[in-house]
Amino acid sequence: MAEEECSHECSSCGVSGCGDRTADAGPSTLETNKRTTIKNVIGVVSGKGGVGKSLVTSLLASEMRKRGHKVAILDADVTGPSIPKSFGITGHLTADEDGINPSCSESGIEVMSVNLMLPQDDLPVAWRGPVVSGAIKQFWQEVNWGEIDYMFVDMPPGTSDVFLTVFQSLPVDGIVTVSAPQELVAMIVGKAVNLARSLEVPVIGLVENMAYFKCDDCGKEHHIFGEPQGAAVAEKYEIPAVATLPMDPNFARLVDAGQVEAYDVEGALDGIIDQIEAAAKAEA
Ligand SMILES: Nc1ncnc2c1ncn2[C@@H]1O[C@H](COP(=O)(O)OP(=O)(O)OP(=O)(O)O)[C@@H](O)[C@H]1O
Repeated sequence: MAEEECSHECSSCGVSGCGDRTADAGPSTLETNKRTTIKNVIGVVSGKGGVGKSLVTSLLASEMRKRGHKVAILDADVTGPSIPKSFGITGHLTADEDGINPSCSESGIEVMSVNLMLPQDDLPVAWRGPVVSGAIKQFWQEVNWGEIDYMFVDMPPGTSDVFLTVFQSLPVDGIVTVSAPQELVAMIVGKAVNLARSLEVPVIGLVENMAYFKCDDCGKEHHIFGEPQGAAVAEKYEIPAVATLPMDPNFARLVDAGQVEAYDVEGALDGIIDQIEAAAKAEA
């Protein structure tokens, strides 16, 4: 292949018969550093941006942490990183001879995000796909994660080459997919589910975010974005656990205040968390 066309990302490159393909190319997962053991990796995906994937990643991690597990978040949404802000994590990372030390949330969730490496968090990250993929691999390989029971990977929206990099480089045990009730979004989620399946990664749960708005005065639930379709989508794609989250101004308020861990989801995510724990036990 011509040098200028080559991304040097053999594991996610579809060009067959390329003479430059390295011997270790292919879907073998990368090693972590010597101080790290990560037992389970869960990707949080959505086919479309802005449906609340980062919020759901933060909530799943918080709920898992409340169950006493050691939890980490790898923010793979490199060009739109929002995880540090939702946990109120600021400041810069430190490193030692073994690797980079992740930041830690108030409840003890370890976080690695490109935003923690920028001199200012409002600086844009305008990187091409292979550079983004390289950063994610470094987050996996060069961070001193330590002993982690569950790592949640906040994926960029869509099914880009970064999606392939993560699923082919990290030992992803399953995905949770996030949708909003619009029909188009549900259709797009199907693409992410089908891609994950083609990569032999099980789809553990579906979170239908912004499914309804509960009126403070009358208590009635209003379906602002149309009738919820999470259950129907989950049945169609044979996804074992479904959760719905309301449209709630408190989410935005707590995320803006860096206090996402303080939100009480009132058990809404229990079915999915149970499913993740059960899959991990079956695997062990
Ligand atoms: N259920 C909800 N109720 C109120 N606000 C919400 C809800 N879900 C998400 N939001 C808000 O919507 C915005 C987008 O959410 P979020 O960043 O989680 O989406 P995303 O799918 O990760 O976006 P992208 O992948 O494009 O970065 C945030 O400001 C978040 O606080």
